[in-house]
Amino acid sequence: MSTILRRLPPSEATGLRTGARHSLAELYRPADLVVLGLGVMIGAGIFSIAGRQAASTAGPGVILSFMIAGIACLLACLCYAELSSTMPTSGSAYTFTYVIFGEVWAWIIGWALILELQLAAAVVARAWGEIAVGAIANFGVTVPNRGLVSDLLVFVIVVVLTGIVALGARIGLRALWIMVSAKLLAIGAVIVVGLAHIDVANFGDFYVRPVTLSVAPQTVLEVVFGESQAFGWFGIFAAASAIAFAYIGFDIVATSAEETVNAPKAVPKGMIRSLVIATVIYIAVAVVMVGMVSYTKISLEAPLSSAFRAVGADWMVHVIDAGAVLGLTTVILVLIVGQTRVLFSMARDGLIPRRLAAVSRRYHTPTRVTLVIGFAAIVLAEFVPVLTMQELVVIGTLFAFAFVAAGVIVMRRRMPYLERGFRVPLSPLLPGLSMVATLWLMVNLRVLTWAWFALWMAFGLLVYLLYGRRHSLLARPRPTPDKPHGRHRR
Ligand SMILES: NC(=[NH2+])NCCC[C@H](N)C(=O)O
Repeated sequence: MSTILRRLPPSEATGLRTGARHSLAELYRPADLVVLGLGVMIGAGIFSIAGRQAASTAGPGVILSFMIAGIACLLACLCYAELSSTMPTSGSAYTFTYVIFGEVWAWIIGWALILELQLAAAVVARAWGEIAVGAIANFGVTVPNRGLVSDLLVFVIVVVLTGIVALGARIGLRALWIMVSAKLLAIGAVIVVGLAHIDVANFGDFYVRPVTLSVAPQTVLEVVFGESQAFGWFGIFAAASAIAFAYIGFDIVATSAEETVNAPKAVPKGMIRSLVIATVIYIAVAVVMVGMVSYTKISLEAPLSSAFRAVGADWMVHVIDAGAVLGLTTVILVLIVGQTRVLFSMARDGLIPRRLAAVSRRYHTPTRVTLVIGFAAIVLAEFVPVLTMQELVVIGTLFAFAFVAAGVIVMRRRMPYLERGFRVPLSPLLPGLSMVATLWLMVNLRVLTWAWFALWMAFGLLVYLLYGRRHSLLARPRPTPDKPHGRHRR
């Protein structure tokens, strides 16, 4: 028992340069982190979730759902901000948990993060392929064999992005700035043109009376109550869970802490700013979405485009396509970066093969692990129906949120003396609320999602017991003082 609960000494993870383990080049400044955050947050979610949730679950009240999800994510973001200001390492929630709760919990969180990031990269790559083909078709070009073309596009985009990540953060960063600016321009156009076409009558029945659905209960909460409901206050709150997919991504900013100049101050700033900006943008898009067409007439296929068509602004379809293609490109890019950083940290600690932590001398990036991730993303996106697995991404993320919030509370008690570049106000109240909000979002996920997640976790535990527990660096005898400490650069 004591071995699996051994904790990483705080000295290995805290301080400006994360102790002796620091091995990646520092390059990000606060503005870069905002771009990184917006790059990964604003993606598939913004173009489809508002419309779908309005039509199926919340009505025009979806605007409130976006606010609720935004608040829940902001609470989680504050907790991430505090811990990453104390432990600015690329492992993010995984490393926090290692220091605070011990190895087996860290492994569990790491395993959840792997699910989140690797699967999300595949999900978004797949969605990118479909949207790219649709964008071509929207120009009136008939695409023969759409499935094959989209398969091919998915392959190309993942190969290109993996290459960019492997070659070094600097190239990626410049490309990211350009693409994020372009996507923000497209979204700006959606908001401005959309506002001009709003018909206030569409907000008319802002509160839609609850209806009981005749389908079998699916979410944990529905199963507990024995029936499924939509609309009404319950619908507004329940839609927040689906909307969480659009918000997640700010957590990935924390994985860049080790490469950030003055991370204890810069990471909290970058993370919180990007989330606040995304929240404002999302709410604006939601207002436009339900303001242009009645929620009863929203097309589930392409909600935003069809709304613009309905008001006669057909040309906006191309703007949306361009925004979506660029938008999803940056999401995949940052997801791959985040995933490399988490795996790199786990490899550095010995919980997965240490060879994966090798940093290329030439490019200063963990090249080997990057290639592994790119390959896995291609296999998943091409051969697994990942588009149906979006909720698994969300559950993996929320699971980590819960641990991070709990971690803030425990860390304040156990290690009050550690230097914190940022403190969650009103602790333990706000971290406590963050846990409650996260739990709410989680019980609105499907039982099936929970079952798959449990399976994934059981498999992960087995891997840990067979490999990580014995290969962990903490399992080795402490180095004798006269020998050089073996944890520096590799
Ligand atoms: N942390 C994550 N797993 N992010 C997935 C990114 C999803 C992104 N928010 C989108 O709307 O497309």
